[in-house]
Amino acid sequence: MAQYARSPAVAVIRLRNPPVNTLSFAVLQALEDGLEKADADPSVKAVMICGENGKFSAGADIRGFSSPNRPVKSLAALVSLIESSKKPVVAAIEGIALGGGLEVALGCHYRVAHVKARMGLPEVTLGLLPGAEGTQRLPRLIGVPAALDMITTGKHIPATEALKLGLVDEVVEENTVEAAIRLANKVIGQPLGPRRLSLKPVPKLPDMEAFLSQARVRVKKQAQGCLAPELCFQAVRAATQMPFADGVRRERELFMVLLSSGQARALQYAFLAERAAQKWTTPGGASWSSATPQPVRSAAVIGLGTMGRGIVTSLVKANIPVVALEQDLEYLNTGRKAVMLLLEREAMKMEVGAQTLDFHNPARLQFTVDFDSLRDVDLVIEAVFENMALKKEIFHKLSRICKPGALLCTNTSALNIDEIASATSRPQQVIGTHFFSPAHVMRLLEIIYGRHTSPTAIATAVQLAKALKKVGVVVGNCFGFVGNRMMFPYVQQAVFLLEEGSRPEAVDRVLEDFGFKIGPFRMSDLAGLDVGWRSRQGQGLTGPSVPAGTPARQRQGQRYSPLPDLLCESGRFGQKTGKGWYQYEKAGGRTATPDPWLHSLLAQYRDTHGIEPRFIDQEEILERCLFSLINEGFAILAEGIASGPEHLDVIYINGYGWPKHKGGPMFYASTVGLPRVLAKLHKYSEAHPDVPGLQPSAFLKKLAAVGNPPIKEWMSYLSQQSSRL
Ligand SMILES: CCCCCCCCCCCCC[C@H](O)CC(=O)SCCNC(=O)CCNC(=O)[C@H](O)C(C)(C)COP(=O)(O)OP(=O)(O)OC[C@H]1O[C@@H](n2cnc3c(N)ncnc32)[C@H](O)[C@@H]1OP(=O)(O)O
Repeated sequence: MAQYARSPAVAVIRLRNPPVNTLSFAVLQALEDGLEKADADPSVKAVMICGENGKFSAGADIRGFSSPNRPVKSLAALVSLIESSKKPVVAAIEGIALGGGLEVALGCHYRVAHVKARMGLPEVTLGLLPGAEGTQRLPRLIGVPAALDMITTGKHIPATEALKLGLVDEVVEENTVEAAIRLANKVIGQPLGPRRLSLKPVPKLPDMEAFLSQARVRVKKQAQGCLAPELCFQAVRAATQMPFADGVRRERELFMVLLSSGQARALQYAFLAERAAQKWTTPGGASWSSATPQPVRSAAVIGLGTMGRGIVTSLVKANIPVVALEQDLEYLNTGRKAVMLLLEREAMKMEVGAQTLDFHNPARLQFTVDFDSLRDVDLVIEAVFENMALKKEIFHKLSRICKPGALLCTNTSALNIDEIASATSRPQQVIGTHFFSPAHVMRLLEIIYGRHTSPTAIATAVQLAKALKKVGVVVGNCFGFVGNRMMFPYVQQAVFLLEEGSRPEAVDRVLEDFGFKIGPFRMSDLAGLDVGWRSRQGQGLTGPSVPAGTPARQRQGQRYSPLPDLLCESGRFGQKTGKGWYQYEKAGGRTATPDPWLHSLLAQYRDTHGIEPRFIDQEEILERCLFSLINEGFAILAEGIASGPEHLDVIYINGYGWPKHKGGPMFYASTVGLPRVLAKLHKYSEAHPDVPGLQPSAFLKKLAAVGNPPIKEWMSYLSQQSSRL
């Protein structure tokens, strides 16, 4: 757990807890033992602490926070013990020093970092604050503005920046451990008082009060409903107002408030869910543990519309050479200009000193209208618009042109992967890659395997997601896959609520107050109402193919709302036309204002259909929208479309603006309590028997029947007794 060695006057303590040297109780104990041994040995003149396998430490074990015997208390005491050592202690920081790991380093008297190391106090992203005296030591070392920035954002900073801030004493390009031992030998005998951060005053600012009050406003604004940033702020402010020991007491009080908050549990769940979602399996038995990805050394993107442009940008940023293809020169030139603009903006955002984007080199980014240029690429991403016939035509061509091993990906949000694959002679290499707009910004990549998709193809797509710095979530093939399939009943409820008496701004407000980045109507306006309209036309739900005599508000015996179709028929496609569920300052405008035209349309519509409008309270809006979405999630799990609730939650947090501090929809359901979710769905489905989305799924009923089992046990109920579902 921590290895002790000598070099010769320097005791070397190596933290050892793979894969990232988290500070388990055993590691802390071994570290303490090592320090005592070094202290007791008169031939030891200094101590060096480093981490095994090129990583200093990722801090406290996140899984430990929810365990009843969490060993949280001793870390702060240990940091104090390091600092009070009479022999100089030097930290050798390789790889990462995060959270409690950095707090250990702050207890050391000197810090040497490798040039590629990253440091940070990311506790805020887990709903916590640095609880081992980090909020009191860091401002004393690097000043309040920089410390507040690091602690309230949780950002990781590179070693070079850490050096500029004074967080580390030395940055080395070669062997960090040797450099730290050299430094330890050099400082033997020098006074340690000035190196003990707890004894240093917090550096003064000309007007600390004014700085803090402005910073507080900024922190609150960025927090978006999260408690931790505000409490992080309070802890750092305490450092400016109190002696060290009192500040530490305040830090501890605030830490305990956060530790017991639901937000911390949700954020820690979200962290672990993202890792769990990388461990994909399919009902056919393919799995992350046995599938090997193919290397992707070059890629092609077909279609330079909004999605294609973002995908090209993502690939270039990941340093993968790209061939970008359009159907004709006019589209190609428009697409090229747009891509270049995106890349120039991305290049400007990149850190000084970081690798530059090489997009002016035709060997890295080539624009073409010639399909033959795709002959040698390892992977193709088709990103033309959602039209099955067109996609099949392209895949047929790809199947003839591309080299035998090439992976053929389709960027689609709902179309059947098997049908697209059927146009090729190699369906095992066809896979869905559902990017989210803007594709170079959004983290989510839904990866959809078809009936014939090989495990290698899945593993390659997952690997690609990693290379693009995205979260790839592997899901099965069904209409809308996971994200959009869960979104349909949510949006449907939102529209039904309008029919019954609500307004877009009222529904959006409730869901935005819940924590969504934008509510369903502002989201539809942003995405474009015509997208769903075309899809409904394709499904025969609206337009000329609807049989004469079909009731306006019914399709196949189920409730249907023609309201979105009516808006589209009036040319209201959302932001792009300046009008949708809201009005905008101009076509392409972004400021949504409630629209009296829409309000009178709703009034007329209710009159026409004999609907008596009623007041709908916030609880009903929230429950009908969220519980119908969650209900669909249970159906998806029962069908084996996703391998666990974490996968659904990761999709919602990273692709649909679900508030991370509420852990994702399935986690949220577990906190509300499944029996309660079920009871509410029963209530609403009785009131609306013609809405299948409100009828509780069999899997939800089963889980509620056994009480409210922990989310990590849900899937075991499915495999044990799925035949009875
Ligand atoms: C009871 C009353 C007591 C009263 C007294 C109160 C006093 C309070 C004292 C509290 C002390 C608090 C101490 C401290 O301030 C708190 C912390 O340190 S919180 C932890 C902070 N650290 C982090 O947030 C780091 C999180 N990790 C990462 O960012 C990344 O994992 C990484 C380290 C950058 C590595 O990234 P990758 O290379 O991409 O690899 P993965 O992310 O896939 O991770 C690999 C593997 O490691 C697992 N893991 C990573 N970090 C942790 C962690 N901190 N704890 C547990 N596990 C971790 C990760 O889950 C992966 O494993 P897998 O899930 O695949 O099995």
